Amino acid sequence: MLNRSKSRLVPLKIGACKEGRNLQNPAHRIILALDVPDGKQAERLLSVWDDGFRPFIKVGYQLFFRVGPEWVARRKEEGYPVFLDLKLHDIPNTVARGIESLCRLGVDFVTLHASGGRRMMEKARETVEKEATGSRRMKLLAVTQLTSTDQQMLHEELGIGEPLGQSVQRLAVLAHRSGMDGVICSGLEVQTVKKATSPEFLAVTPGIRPAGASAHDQKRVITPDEALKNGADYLVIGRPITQVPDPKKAFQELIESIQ
Ligand SMILES: O=C(O)c1cc(=O)[nH]c(=O)n1[C@@H]1O[C@H](COP(=O)(O)O)[C@@H](O)[C@H]1O
Repeated sequence: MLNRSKSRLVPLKIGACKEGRNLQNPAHRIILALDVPDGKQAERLLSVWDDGFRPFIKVGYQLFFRVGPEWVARRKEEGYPVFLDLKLHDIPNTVARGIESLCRLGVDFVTLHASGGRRMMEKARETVEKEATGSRRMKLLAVTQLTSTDQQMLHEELGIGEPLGQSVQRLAVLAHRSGMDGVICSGLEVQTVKKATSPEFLAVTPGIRPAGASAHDQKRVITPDEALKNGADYLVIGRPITQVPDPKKAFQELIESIQ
């Protein structure tokens, strides 16, 4: 846990949990979205943890398209758990071949859209099984409905008539049956998702905002504390940490809010 006397994060010994992290430590439940323009800025951001702590990092389009796979592989070598957020969505064979290439990077989590359908997800799962080395296997997370989507957008723009919560639940069940390790959903939907699938089915939740913080383009937001109370396994947090003058302090305050 936190060593408050020194007021800094002390890395815990890695526990034996499935994701290779000790989830009793709240710092290990936060996934830091590295939504920054280039590798230098990402490395500068990571360098604020000069005490050996390695946050779980998420690399998305912006950074990945700039730095490429080698940068990601290097972070893995340095000991960072990595979530590669490429939100794959294509025909089953194309996604499976993409997954095959990604398996070589050794990242921990990869995203794909549940709306790509059952066969696409099954082929992705078959591929990670085939490419797994030893007991390590990349985990697949299916995006249900983006946290920037609200009820009105779901109906009017996406043409989906069902209530948003029901749509998230239906896609989570499909993802579970198709062999996914978990879903991306908002912290508001975790209880429904776990009830409809399994308590072990991972719920990874973006749209996290400390009380009073700007929601930006997020629609389904929740505080870190509430998301964890609802059973979220991981909290994905970007701007509330990366876009403030002191990211380390913001991270620390976040941890304290969920102790
Ligand atoms: O797959 C994701 O990570 C994701 C899914 C989703 O539904 N909503 C969502 O915000 N995300 C990602 O989570 C991060 C949230 O960032 P902030 O809104 O800055 O905290 C971004 O990197 C998004 O790409």
